[in-house]
Amino acid sequence: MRHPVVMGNWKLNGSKEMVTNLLTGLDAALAGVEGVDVAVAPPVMYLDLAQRLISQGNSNIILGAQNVDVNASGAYTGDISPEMLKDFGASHIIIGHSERREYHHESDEFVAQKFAFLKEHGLTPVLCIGESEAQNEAGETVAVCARQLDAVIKTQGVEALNGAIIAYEPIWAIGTGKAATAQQAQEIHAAIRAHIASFSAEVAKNVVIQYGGSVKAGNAAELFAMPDIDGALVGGAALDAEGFAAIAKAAAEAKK
Ligand SMILES: O=C[C@H](O)COP(=O)(O)O
Repeated sequence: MRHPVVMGNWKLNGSKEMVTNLLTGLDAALAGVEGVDVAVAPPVMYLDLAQRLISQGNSNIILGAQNVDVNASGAYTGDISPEMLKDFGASHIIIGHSERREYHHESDEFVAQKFAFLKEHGLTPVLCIGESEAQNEAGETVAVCARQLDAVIKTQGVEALNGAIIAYEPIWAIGTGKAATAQQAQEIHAAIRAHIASFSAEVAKNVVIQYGGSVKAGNAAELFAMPDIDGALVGGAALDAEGFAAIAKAAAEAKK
């Protein structure tokens, strides 16, 4: 049985005050919640503060980050290494988010390189994949997801996905309030799992596939009721402690 993972991607939002309030509120809202891994990815500037706040709380919130670079150390101005993330207790690292693919021109190959680098350093990649609206309308959704996954599978072997998390995020659903329906998302999640199963049934059975794109407290239960939706990568709704905790609780409830 796959263990659900609900992760909050805070994107470029935060201040010391906001991080403190959000993590304190989340710790309280998650009291007694079991059966779901809850992770947050604050901006890297706030990892130190977040690590300290999480260690003072009771909720076992997992710390993550929104990106990693591909060098270990040296003359790479502005880069962040896996060991730096580990130094602050961050374990679940988002890579390949469509915003980085678009605004920072990150290719499938570059994202795969990040994937390998995270694995090499014992970190958990949260690999985002997903199609644009135009690709969706052209019926290319599954092919796009397969191509993005194959950049990892064909260079590192399908077993590289063991212990990693895949986040299916249709770009047209991100921040738009227009989430995929539970049925639409289930269909694509099943196709993604089938694609992985064409390499290894065992890996496909165990890999966590999150849905991301306008997940809210109001649509979470419906999404998590689907057999191939193992959690969520949440943007906007993760900035509210109560709302995000409600999403985590819905996952725990649905996957009992
Ligand atoms: O990483 C999270 C996603 O981009 C979803 O963002 P959203 O929940 O604001 O639509």
